[in-house]
Amino acid sequence: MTTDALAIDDVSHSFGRVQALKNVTLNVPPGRFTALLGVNGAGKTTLFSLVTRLYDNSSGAIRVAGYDLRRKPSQALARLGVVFQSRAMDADLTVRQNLAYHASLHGIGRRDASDRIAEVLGQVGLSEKAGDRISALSGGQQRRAEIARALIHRPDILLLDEATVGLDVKSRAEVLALTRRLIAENGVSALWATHIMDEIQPDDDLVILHEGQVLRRDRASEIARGKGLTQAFLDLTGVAPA
Ligand SMILES: Nc1ncnc2c1ncn2[C@@H]1O[C@H](COP(=O)(O)OP(=O)(O)OP(=O)(O)O)[C@@H](O)[C@H]1O
Repeated sequence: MTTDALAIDDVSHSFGRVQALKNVTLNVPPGRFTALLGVNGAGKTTLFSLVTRLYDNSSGAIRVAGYDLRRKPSQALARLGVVFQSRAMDADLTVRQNLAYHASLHGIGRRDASDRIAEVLGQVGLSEKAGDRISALSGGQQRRAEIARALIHRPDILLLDEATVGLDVKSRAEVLALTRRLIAENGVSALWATHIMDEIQPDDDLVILHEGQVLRRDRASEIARGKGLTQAFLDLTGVAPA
């Protein structure tokens, strides 16, 4: 049996009286693109905050590459690469400086770091931009630099929270294609949180999250069967998707 890149089992989370997540169970198999689809407020960011340990998960279990997040937090987090919704790089530093700083946070030594930086910049197509400040990059290039940052310690799984928000159509398509290519060529897995239906392909694994609950998880083509994804989403949630 293969170990899931990410396994979330019966996880709930409340902010005071607001229950943001209710008994959420989902998994991301190795080498798969799994889309987490939900409208604003569905609970996607809360789920990511639990998986990254920004919030403590007090109920259920979260395992990254088989490591329990509560019992083996450093091993679990070392298998995880995260692209946050908000920008996470220092705009005044160069791409290389940002990546070197992030590599040092992961305990990667200087010589290794320089090899890793070259490797991840090649993977995201930014080798030429290593010496440029983040502030001088386009929105799409900044996102690709953030993906490079998330890859520096060779994680098993990438979490991407609304990674295409604020990008133009062309850059959105590039970031999505890059993520799919990383899965195909590097064997990484991805959990791609989005509210945009167009970003999902029939062969993707799809989790529909609504008001803190998983309403369906299956191959996207199965969920869409006979009616299309938009109608399936509307039938499940009562809300028209983006
Ligand atoms: N820090 C917080 N304090 C109180 N309520 C919160 C907090 N963070 C999120 N919530 C509530 O939890 C629910 C889930 O929010 P969350 O941000 O996880 O959804 P989301 O799917 O990521 O939405 P978006 O796409 O808008 O980021 C919402 O009802 C939200 O108002």
